[in-house]
Formats: sequence, C-alpha cells, structure tokens
Amino acid sequence: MLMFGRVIDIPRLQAWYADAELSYRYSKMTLAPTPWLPVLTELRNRVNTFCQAQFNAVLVNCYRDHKDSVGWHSDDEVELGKNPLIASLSFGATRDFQLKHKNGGESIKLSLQSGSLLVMGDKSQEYYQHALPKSRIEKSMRINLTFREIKK
Ligand SMILES: O=C(O)CCC(=O)C(=O)O
Ligand SMILES: [Fe+2]
Repeated sequence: MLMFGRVIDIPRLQAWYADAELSYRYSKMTLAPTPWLPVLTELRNRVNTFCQAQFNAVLVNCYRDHKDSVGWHSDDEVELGKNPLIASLSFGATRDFQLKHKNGGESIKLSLQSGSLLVMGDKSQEYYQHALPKSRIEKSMRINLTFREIKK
C-alpha cells in the first residue's frame, strides 16, 4: 500500500475475488478481480441465501500469525453504495475484532471463532470503525472472507 508517498507491505496477505470487471479501490490500491474459485462460489451462494443478499465480490484476508492485523477503518468505499451489507466469515485462529463509534467512546471486542459469520449492515460503516489488532498471544493463521456487493 501507499503510505505517506511510500510503498509499504500491508501486515497481512490479501486477495480479491469478484465477478468480471469489478475492481476494488481502497487506500490508493486497485485490486483487479481474480476469477471465483469453486469453494468461494459455494460459500458465496450459501452466504447470499442466509443474508438474502447479492454479494458479487469477496476480499480475502490472511493473517499469517498474531503479528498480522488490520487497522481502524470503515468499509465505506463509494463502490459499495450507501449502508452496505458486509458478511464476514472467519476460519482458523480465533482473533479479537474491535468496533468503535466514530464519535469516540469505548470500543467493544468480539472474539471471532472459526466458522463464525459476522454481518455488518445499516449505518455500521457510516458511524463505526472496526479493526483486527495484533495479538499479544501467539496465534496461528486466520483467514477471513468479507463478502461485499459492488454496485455497478
Ligand atoms: O479480518 C477481519 O475480521 C476484518 C477484515 C476487514 O475489516 C476488511 O477486510 O475490511
Ligand atoms: Fe473492514
């Protein structure tokens, strides 16, 4: 990613799978879509049914160990539209997920276990930020899939 004019490594691995021609732009990066893998299509279909959604893309994050993380942010990119629905599936190591209101106050912590589905909707991106901090305890790999709908 580009930070203060420098190209630096993000503290995790990332891949973007989406229907053809749906790129994703954030933090001045453009992720070109990788064609769907059968297992991701299967998960997408199940999550679409469960959430009554039309997810057409998934951002895959791989946290290699406890030192990998994602900083405070909202998933509020314009291509997601207003009040986006985001469904987050976790696999592997249990990690803490944090949520806080943009106006301040305490953050809350959710322990995301393997196989769990976290759904963020309504104004959760407009009013809140979330993060996955580094862990002080050693952790094995965690893979997180955030299903999104890119509006055309
Ligand atoms: O790994 C997680 O649980 C969160 C990932 C996330 O916030 C994102 O990809 O936008
Ligand atoms: Fe996010």
